[in-house]
Amino acid sequence: MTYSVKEIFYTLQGEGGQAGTPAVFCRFAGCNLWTGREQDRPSAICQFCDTDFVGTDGTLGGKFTTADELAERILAQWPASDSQHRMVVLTGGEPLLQVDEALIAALHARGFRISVESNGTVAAPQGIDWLCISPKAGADWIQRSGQELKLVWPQPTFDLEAIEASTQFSHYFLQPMDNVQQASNIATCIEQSMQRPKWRLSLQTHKLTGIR
Ligand SMILES: C[S@@+](CC[C@H](N)C(=O)[O-])C[C@H]1O[C@@H](n2cnc3c(N)ncnc32)[C@H](O)[C@@H]1O
Ligand SMILES: Nc1nc2[nH]cc(C(=O)O)c2c(=O)[nH]1
Ligand code: SF4
Ligand SMILES: [Mg+2]
Repeated sequence: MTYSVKEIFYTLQGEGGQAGTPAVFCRFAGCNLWTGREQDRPSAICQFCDTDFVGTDGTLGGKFTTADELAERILAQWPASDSQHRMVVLTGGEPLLQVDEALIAALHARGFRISVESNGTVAAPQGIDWLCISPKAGADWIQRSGQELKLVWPQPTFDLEAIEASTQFSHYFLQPMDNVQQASNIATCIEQSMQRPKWRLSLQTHKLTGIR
C-alpha cells in the first residue's frame, strides 16, 4: 500500500470531544465527496469543505510506500520527552480511503492512540481508538457507530431526531458550518443544542486561537 499524504503537523485537536489534546495530524490526500478543485465545488456532494487536501505538497507531505515509514515520520513530530500521551489524528481528505490495518498496527506499535476524522461513507477498519464521523447530506452514510458524531450544522436535509434513532455514538456534537453565514450558524447550533441536550456544541478552536 502506498499512502498519499498531503501534510503532517503537530498541533492541538481543535474540534469535538478531544479538543485541546496535543496530537500529530496526518492529512491524507484525496476525497470521495469532492475533487478539491474550486471549479468542481458547486457540483460536489460535499460543498462546504474548509480544507486543501489536493496533492502531496504540504508540510512533510509525500508518498509513503510502507506503513512503518509513515508511522516513523509521524512519531518524529512527537516530543522526544514523552511516551505516555502519543496521539495521532488521521484526517484528510477522506482518510478511510487509505488507512488500513498495517498502518493501525504500525502506529499502535509506537504507542499512539489513533483518532480518525471520517465522512462515514467507508466502513472503518478494526483498531481505531477514537472514531469521529461527520456525515454529509446526500452521501451514503455507512459507518453509524463510533466515539463521536460531529455534525456540521445546518445541513437542511438532516433531522436530528432521526439521526439519534439510527446511530450509536458515545458523544454527539453540532459544529457550526464555517461559511459566510457563520454567525447565524453558531446561533442555530446553540439553539438546537439547548432544545436537544444530547447534542453539544463543537467550536473549531484552532481557528479561534490561530493555531494550525
Ligand atoms: C476536512 S474534514 C476531513 C475528514 C473527513 N473527510 C470528514 O469530512 O469528516 C475534517 C472535519 O472538518 C469538518 N468541516 C469541513 N468543512 C467545514 C466547515 N466549512 N465548517 C465546519 N466544519 C467543517 C468536517 O465535517 C470534518 O468533521
Ligand atoms: N487543530 C486542528 N484540529 C482539527 N480537527 C480536525 C481537523 C481536520 O481538518 O480534520 C483539524 C485541523 O485541521 N486542525
Ligand atoms: S468529506 Fe471531508 S474532506 Fe471531503 S470534501 Fe467534505 S469535509 Fe472535505
Ligand atoms: Mg480542518
